[in-house]
Amino acid sequence: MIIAVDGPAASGKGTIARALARHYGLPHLDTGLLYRAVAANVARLDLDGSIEADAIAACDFDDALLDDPILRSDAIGSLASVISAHPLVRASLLQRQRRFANQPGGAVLDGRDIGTVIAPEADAKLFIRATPNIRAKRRHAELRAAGSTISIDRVLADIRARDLRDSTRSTAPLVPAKDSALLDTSFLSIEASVQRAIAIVEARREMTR
Ligand SMILES: Nc1ncnc2c1ncn2[C@@H]1O[C@H](COP(=O)(O)OP(=O)(O)O)[C@@H](O)[C@H]1O
Ligand SMILES: Nc1ccn([C@@H]2O[C@H](COP(=O)(O)OP(=O)(O)O)[C@@H](O)[C@H]2O)c(=O)n1
Repeated sequence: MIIAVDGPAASGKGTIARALARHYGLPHLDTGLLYRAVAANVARLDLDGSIEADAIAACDFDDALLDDPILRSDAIGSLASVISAHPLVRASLLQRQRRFANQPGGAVLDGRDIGTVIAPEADAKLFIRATPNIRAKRRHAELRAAGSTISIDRVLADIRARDLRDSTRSTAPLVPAKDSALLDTSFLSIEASVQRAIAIVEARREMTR
């Protein structure tokens, strides 16, 4: 079974995707980390992420980079949104994600274009939402816990800029797949949102039985 989980920054898609993977015993891929790794490489090599050729030159990275806490920073998240708008950057990461999705037994992937581009054939597609203010509060708490001194206003501004860039780019924009189920986690606890997500997947499985 392939489960696609998409949504904007700090909507809770990673939390839900990891819980679904545990529940169904499936491997999980956080595809945002791939774009964050390219962004971290752009920063390390002192390249300009807004130039496609520069971003392409940063697409080869060692897998060990995926575990580096630097990837979680707000600055790298914003730069990831810039480099991910380049079609050639997306193309260079495409096969790796498709292979992961199509492994025997299935997988759970979360990102922006899983249900639309990476795995349009997914058995269940969820699009996770929450208001920008609530997402900013969650991300701010997460960044502060990791030692950052960033203000909540800055986090909110970055989230809004990222939402706009991610949803208006021409290649693989952040839009719900037509056959996705929308799940708004704004006023749900983590536990409640995971239960809803499992119920959505079960309903989809029932439909195809
Ligand atoms: N329903 C929820 N209620 C409260 N906090 C949540 C909820 N879902 C996720 N979080 C917290 O919000 C932060 C961002 O969640 P995450 O799943 O990483 O979002 P995303 O993958 O969409 O960026 C994390 O610290 C997570 O624990
Ligand atoms: N499948 C994906 C995943 C991430 N991305 C980009 O990478 C950036 C960082 O993604 P992420 O999922 O790690 O970010 P958060 O939602 O966790 O904040 C996003 O803002 C997108 O621009 C993408 O374009 N496609």
